[in-house]
Amino acid sequence: MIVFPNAKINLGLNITEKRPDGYHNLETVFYPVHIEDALEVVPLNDSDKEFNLQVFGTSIAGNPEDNLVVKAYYLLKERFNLPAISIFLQKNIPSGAGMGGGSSDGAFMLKLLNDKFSLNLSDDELEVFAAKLGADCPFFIKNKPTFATGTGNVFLEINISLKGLYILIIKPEIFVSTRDAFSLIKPAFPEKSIKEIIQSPVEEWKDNLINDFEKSVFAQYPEIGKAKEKLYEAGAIYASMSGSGSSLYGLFKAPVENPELIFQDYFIWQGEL
Ligand SMILES: C[C@](O)(CO)[C@H](O)COP(=O)(O)OP(=O)(O)OC[C@H]1O[C@@H](n2ccc(N)nc2=O)[C@H](O)[C@@H]1O
Ligand SMILES: Nc1ncnc2c1ncn2[C@@H]1O[C@H](COP(=O)(O)OP(=O)(O)OP(=O)(O)O)[C@@H](O)[C@H]1O
Repeated sequence: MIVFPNAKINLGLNITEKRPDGYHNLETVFYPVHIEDALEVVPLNDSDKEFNLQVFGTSIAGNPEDNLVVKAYYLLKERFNLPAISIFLQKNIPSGAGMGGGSSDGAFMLKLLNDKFSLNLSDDELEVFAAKLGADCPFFIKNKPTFATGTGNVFLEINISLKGLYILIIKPEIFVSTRDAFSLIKPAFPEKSIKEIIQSPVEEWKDNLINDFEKSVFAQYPEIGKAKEKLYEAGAIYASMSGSGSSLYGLFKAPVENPELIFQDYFIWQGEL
């Protein structure tokens, strides 16, 4: 069985409170974008191992046991009698980019195992398992545009569509640690909730729909702030960093010509929403 975990961008991101458990409460809109990994699971026979993992494409730091697809397998194995499996993962989503690549893989693995072995877990039950994998994972279970609060695991479906717009996603060769990015933020509730701002036309989002990480991340890595300005110079209606970075995206009425000439040596992906 094969599935295609997609990435996400954040439309606005306000860090509202520091929690006793060290995590932060936030408000954001998660929006799926179809840069996709590929994930396949087949039975592992003739082996004394419980799992085998083969990763293709972008390499992932850490041991196989640290990979979120393996953590998802063991999470379900604690409750269900799962057979040994062979996992094939093709990585196309840039890692450590603020695009939820690893988080998506983990969530899609939960859904794949649920279907493949008929575990009959509901989406709500899968979201509880996903929250144990990481803050960005629960969103990928239903995988629809949604307003999120809490640590990113409390959802309110919203009616928003960016259909017809083009998105240009760029990522410089800069790794931003999510943990460090959070530690530099002074949490505060926004004057106006993203939930309201997002209902206004995209043309009104610039300077209103804010990602709270940008101030400290741009101060630490000025190149990322400059890349955002270049997105506007290229004609973006709205541009922002996604998550804790370092990826950025711009929304356009038409595809950008030759973005590789503007953003040399960057990861670049462009598509219609
Ligand atoms: C910034 C976002 O990408 C917005 O979508 C997410 O909140 C980050 O989600 P994520 O990368 O899945 O984060 P995790 O891997 O769960 O956590 C990494 C680290 O980020 C910090 N963290 C994460 C999420 C959150 N709501 N509060 C936090 O303080 C914690 O120090 C945590 O140890
Ligand atoms: N399947 C995987 N794909 C990518 N990274 C993985 C995976 N499994 C574990 N990781 C680890 O998780 C870290 C963060 O992964 P992920 O891609 O979710 O973060 P991100 O791109 O910063 O997105 P966000 O910050 O929005 O969650 C990576 O640096 C990597 O070490």
